[in-house]
Amino acid sequence: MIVKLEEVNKVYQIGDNHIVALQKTSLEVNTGEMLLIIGPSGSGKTTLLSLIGCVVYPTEGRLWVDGKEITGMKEDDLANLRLQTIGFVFQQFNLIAPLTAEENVLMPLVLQGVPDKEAKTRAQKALEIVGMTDRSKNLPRQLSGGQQQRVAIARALVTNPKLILCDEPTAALDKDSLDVVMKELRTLADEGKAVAVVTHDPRLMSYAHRVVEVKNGQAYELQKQNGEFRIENH
Ligand SMILES: Nc1ncnc2c1ncn2[C@@H]1O[C@H](COP(=O)(O)OP(=O)(O)OP(=O)(O)O)[C@@H](O)[C@H]1O
Repeated sequence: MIVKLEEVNKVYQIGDNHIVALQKTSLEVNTGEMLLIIGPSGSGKTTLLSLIGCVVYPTEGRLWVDGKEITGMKEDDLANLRLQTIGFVFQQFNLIAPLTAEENVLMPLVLQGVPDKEAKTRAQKALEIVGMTDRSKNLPRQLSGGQQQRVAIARALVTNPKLILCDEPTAALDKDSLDVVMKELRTLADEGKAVAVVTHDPRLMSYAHRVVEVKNGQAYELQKQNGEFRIENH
C-alpha cells in the first residue's frame, strides 16, 4: 500500500459558504495497481486526486503517503515528498515549448540536482520505456498529442516515483492515442507502480484494476460484474 486515506474529507470555505468537495472517504491505493477515479464534472474527483497527491491538506481525517502521515506535515516536507514519491501527468501535457522531448524529461532531475551525465542516461531510459527514443530531439509542437502525452509520462517516470497521478490524461487525445497512453500506464502499474487516473470517460474503466466512482463528493468503489466495471447513466 502506498496511500491510505482514513475518513478524509475536504471542505472549502468561501465567505459564509462551506463547499464539501469530498465527503468522508476511506481508501487505499496499492502498488502494482491502476486505480481509476471516475465521475461527473464537479463531483470531487480532482479533489480526491489532489489529496492523494499531497497538493491539498485534508480538512478532517488522516492520510498517509509512502508510510508518512501528511496531516500536520510542514509545506517544505510535503514538497519534498511530492518530488520524490509522486509523478504527475495532466490533461494538457504541460511540456515546455522551446525544450526538446529529452530536455523536458530531464527537467525534474535538474530540479533534484542530479549530475548531468546520470540525468541524461535516466531521461533516455524513461523515453525508451514509453517508446519515444527516436523523437527525443523533437520539440513538443513536432509531436502528436499522444506522443506529447507519452513524453509527459516519461517526465513523470524519470524520478522513479512509486506513485503516478494522472488528471484526465486522455481528454485531449483521439481514440488510438488514448489506447496507447492507457496501455502504457497499465503496463507501469503491472510492473509495480501505483497509478491513479481521474476521468469522466467510462471507456477508461477497461484498463483499470480498480474503479472508484465519485458522485456529489461521495466516493464508492465499484465491483466487477461479469468481468467488467459498470457505471449507471453512461
Ligand atoms: N479551491 C477550491 N475552492 C472552492 N471550491 C472548490 C475548490 N476546488 C474545488 N472546489 C469545489 O469542490 C467541488 C468538487 O470539485 P472537483 O474539482 O474536485 O471536481 P471534479 O469532479 O474534478 O470536476 P471536473 O471534472 O469538472 O474537474 C466543486 O463543487 C468545486 O467547485
